[in-house]
Amino acid sequence: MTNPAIAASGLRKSYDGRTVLDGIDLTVPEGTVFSLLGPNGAGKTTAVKLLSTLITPDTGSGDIRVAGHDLATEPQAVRAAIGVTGQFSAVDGLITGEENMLLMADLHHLSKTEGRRVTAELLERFDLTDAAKKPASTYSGGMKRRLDIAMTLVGSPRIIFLDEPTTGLDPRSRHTMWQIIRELVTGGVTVFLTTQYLEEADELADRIAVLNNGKIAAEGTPDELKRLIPGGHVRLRFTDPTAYRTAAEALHDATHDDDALSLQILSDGSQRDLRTILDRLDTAGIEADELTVHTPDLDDVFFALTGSTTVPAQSKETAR
Ligand SMILES: Nc1ncnc2c1ncn2[C@@H]1O[C@H](COP(=O)(O)OP(=O)(O)OP(=O)(O)O)[C@@H](O)[C@H]1O
Repeated sequence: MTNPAIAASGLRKSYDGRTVLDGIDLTVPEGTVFSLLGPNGAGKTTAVKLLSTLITPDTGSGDIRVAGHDLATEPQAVRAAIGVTGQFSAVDGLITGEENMLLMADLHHLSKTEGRRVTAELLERFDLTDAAKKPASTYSGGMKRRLDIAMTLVGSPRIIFLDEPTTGLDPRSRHTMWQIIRELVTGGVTVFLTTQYLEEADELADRIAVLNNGKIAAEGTPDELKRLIPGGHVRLRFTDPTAYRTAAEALHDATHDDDALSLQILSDGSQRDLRTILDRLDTAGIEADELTVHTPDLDDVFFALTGSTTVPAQSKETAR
């Protein structure tokens, strides 16, 4: 087995005596996406800063290796292997996108010719060629994020830390960013992604760790995490109160919501299960105005594990 891209044991950090990370273990295999999920203030950025050598862990932390290098004794080697795109953009708005890129090429000691080649290639790849000669301050939020990642890639990092890369982006820009992240991984890069969007972790991550109260509350593949909580349900909605009452009598095992005229029935969402529910409605001679199937998703896992109500992700109810 190859060495993991990131292997940290007992990662600890406190600020002013307040523990933010209470000895967490992280292992990220090469060429995968690992997502650290957590509510506001859980310590996601702190973890990124520690692993990218921007701050130092507390004494008592265990071994931390990034790209095979010991963080404590070889920080320069770690820095040479990683790229970090933080919540606060490294883009300088006063100069053009191209100039921002060339500046990065200089910082990485690329020759003039090589710097121009890499800049042109990355601007093209991130769909920024047309805007290359415009000041970055005129770019949209999505363009700035793309430029930020393009700048990170100038040094050809093997591991990239993306700290909430899509916060504040519109759905189209978010999907573009997801595509970029997938392409990076296809190219062999390891991505350490923090996000508050469960849907994002579900889409992209091979493994997810949920951070809560300084500890990893759960870790696994998206499917493993979803299996941690009980199954879903079917919701039937009615507009006619008489139809609702008849349905409630026919489906006596359902949970009733008299105000919303809706019934909720435990279900695994399978075709067979749905057919049984529909047959029971048919027998009673009623038709629901709306039927939705709710399968457990990472929102449910997150709420169950963290008790948080601050996550802005959408509930995944699929109308059928
Ligand atoms: N330099 C600092 N000094 C003191 N406290 C800090 C410092 N940096 C972070 N903290 C505190 O540590 C906690 C974790 O912060 P961190 O930014 O790592 O959380 P986060 O999970 O990234 O949150 P968010 O989703 O809001 O970005 C917060 O309570 C924060 O106020």
